[in-house]
This record gives sequence, structure tokens and C-alpha cells, in this order.
Amino acid sequence: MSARSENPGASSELTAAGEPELRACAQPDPALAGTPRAEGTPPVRPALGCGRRGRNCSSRAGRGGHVVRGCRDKERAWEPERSGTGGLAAAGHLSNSMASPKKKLQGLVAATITPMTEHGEINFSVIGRYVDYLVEEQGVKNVFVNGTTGEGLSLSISERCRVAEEWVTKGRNKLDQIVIHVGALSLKESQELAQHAAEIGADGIAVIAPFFLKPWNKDVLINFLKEVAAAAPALPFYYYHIPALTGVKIRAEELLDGIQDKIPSFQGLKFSDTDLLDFGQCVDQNRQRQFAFLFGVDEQLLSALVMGATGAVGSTYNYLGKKTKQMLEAFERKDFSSALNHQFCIQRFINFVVKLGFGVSQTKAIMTLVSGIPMGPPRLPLQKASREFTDNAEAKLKSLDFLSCTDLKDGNMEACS
Ligand SMILES: CC(=O)N[C@H](C=O)[C@@H](O)[C@H](O)[C@H](O)CO
Ligand SMILES: CC(=O)C(=O)O
Repeated sequence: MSARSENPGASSELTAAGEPELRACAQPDPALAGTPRAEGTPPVRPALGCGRRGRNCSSRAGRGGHVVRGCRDKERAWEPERSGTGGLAAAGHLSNSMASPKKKLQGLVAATITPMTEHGEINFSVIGRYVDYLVEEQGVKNVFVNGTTGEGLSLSISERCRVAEEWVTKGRNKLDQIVIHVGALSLKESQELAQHAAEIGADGIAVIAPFFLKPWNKDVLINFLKEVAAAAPALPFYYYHIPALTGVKIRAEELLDGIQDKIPSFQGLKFSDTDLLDFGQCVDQNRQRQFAFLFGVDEQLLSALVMGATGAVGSTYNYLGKKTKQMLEAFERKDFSSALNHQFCIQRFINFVVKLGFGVSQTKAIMTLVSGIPMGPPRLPLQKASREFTDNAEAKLKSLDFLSCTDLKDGNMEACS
């Protein structure tokens, strides 16, 4: 089986993003518990973005319970999305012309799967259950929607809008933060998605580097990101660094140098790469800033925590959130030996599935197994995980005592104690 991976943590060279096998890596996350999302959040601005071009944004309730009209309704004045920030919050560095940023994004962030039917359509009907599962069973209250795991780049713009709306609607008063990935090859589409995310009351947007016609230096990439951020200037903006999949190898540390002068809403970085020199320097050179440093290689999270990660975004937090939180808690209380045991335990699972071929398809199968929520097959060019994979993964989850999400117990695990 090829070791090709969608995962930047993977050691092998990545080529096409369509390759189903991912490698597992870990993510860091120091602060586990985010503050709950403000109730009755922001009146939501009418959804213009999707609709402007006649896309099918139907009317629906936005975060604050306000109706987000789709499409062509431009009447309502936009109200700032969030007022006051408390403690961690942050970003006092944003200009007054922008809505105040809310609290800093920290702790575990699940990179959401996009549930699909057997016929390849998005299965919106299970997203409410999915929210409850993350919060109640995994203790994960932040989500990153339409990213790699969510097959964001395999969805149409209209589908991406609708998925985002569903998460915002169902996550209201349950999730702390909902960040929408709005990266696209077309600047226009990315702007449309960014604006739509603001309109529906999302908590932030993230953007990858365009990866077909690519920016070849830092300044060009910044210019692209700046144009996207400008479409939603009040939303915290995160750069999603995933060089193995985008092929854009501009170092994050270089990109961050002076980035807030160009992108005032810049709030942090989702770093999906194994270059801990680059990651460490991002942290070190920006210590005086309140950026979120979100690590994206789950199997290496502990190393990134040591390096100063303030949170983690990853696919495995969908089903190993609770386990990973144990590691974070051990790290916070400076029980490094226990933290390492937890990381090794998680690595054992990830290493096992990586060897079988691990990617978004397999993540969907594992999540279906663990949560009982049908995630369905992936969309082409990905292919459904094999029965053999699922059976093997299930056996491993059981032997590691991961399936029931019970606590680690001595003697209960494969050498995990
Ligand atoms: C490429 C990819 O999807 N990476 C994910 C997030 O960045 C990770 O969460 C990995 O799935 C995880 O680290 C397992 O390798
Ligand atoms: C893992 C991650 O961050 C993503 O799916 O985009």
C-alpha cells in the first residue's frame, strides 16, 4: 500500500490531493477549554455572498437566531459580529473600523467531515447530531469546517455555503467557535465564501494558498490572502499552512513577518506541517502578539505544545478528542511523562492506520464506526475505505480501548499505561 498521504505530517512526497491515504500526525493543544460561545451572538448580516450570483442559499437562521436571507437581500445593515472580548481574547490590535475579535481560538478544534449519502450528496441531516457528539462525547467545542477533512475543495461553492450555514445554525449556543475554510483557486470564489461566512455569523475564516496557479513568493501570497480577508474584515483570519498538499512551500515564519500590517484581521495560523523549526520560529518571533498557533499534525501535537502551540486543528479530534484532551491536561499540569504516554498511545493508532493507508476516506469510515453517525463515502476522486481497512481499524481501536472513549486504565491498553 502506498504511503502517500494527504497529511502534511506524512513523510512521503505528496502529489495529488486526491490520494486517499493520509499519514497521521499529531496536533498540539495547550488550552483545552475554550470559553463558550456567546449566547445570542450577533445579528447576522443577510447572506449576500452566495446569493449574489444566484446561488442557492436559502433563508435560514443565523447564529443569533436571526434569519439569514439568502441571496439577494441586501437590505439589512450589517452589525458588528461581536462585542467585547474577555481575557484571552484578544486582539486588541485590530483597528476600530472592525468589529472586535472575540476570544482567542484555542484548545482542540475538530476538522469536520462532510457527511454524504451513498449517492454522493451532502447529508445535512446528521450535522446536528454531529455537533452534539463532538460536544458531549468528545468534549470538543470548536470546529474547522470545509477544510481538508471536510473535502472543502471537492464541494461546489453553493455546497460549501450550505455546509457552513448548517454548522453555524446547529452549533449555535453549543459550540465555542466555528471557523470556516474559504480557500479556493479563484480569488473571487474565496471572497464570496469569506463574505458569506461573515454574513452567517461564523467566528473566523481560514485560507490555504491557491495551489494550481501558485504564488511563488511571500508578497504575492500575502496579496492574495489580503484580498480574501478584505471581503470579511471583521472576521478573524487564519492562514492555513499545508505545504504538502498545496505545493506552496513559502515558510510560515516568513509569511508572518509583518503580516498584520497587510492583513489587520490576521489572528493566527493553522500549521499543518512537520517542520518544527518553522513552527517554533512563528511562535518565537510573534510572542508579543496574540496570535493563535494551531498545530495540524495530530500525531506530533505534544512536540508542538512544547514549541508553543496554543491549539490544534485536526481530523482525529473528531473521535480521539477526549483522549487528546487527557494529553493536553497532563501537559498543562506539567506531567510530561503522562502526556507522552497519551501521545504514544494516539500515535500507535495513527501509525497503524497510516500503514494501512490513511486519508479522508478512512477518517470518514473511522468516525462512522466510533460515533455511530453515518458519514458516508467520500466524493470522487477519493474512494471509499475498504471493508478490510475498517475491520482492522476497529480491532485496533478496541485493543487500545479507544472505541468506547473510556479513560485509560492500567493494563487495559496495549502498553499504554
Ligand atoms: C492532511 C490532513 O488532513 N491533516 C489533518 C489536519 O491538518 C490531520 O488532522 C491529520 O489527519 C492527522 O494528523 C492524521 O495524520
Ligand atoms: C485537518 C484539517 O485541519 C483539515 O481538515 O483541514
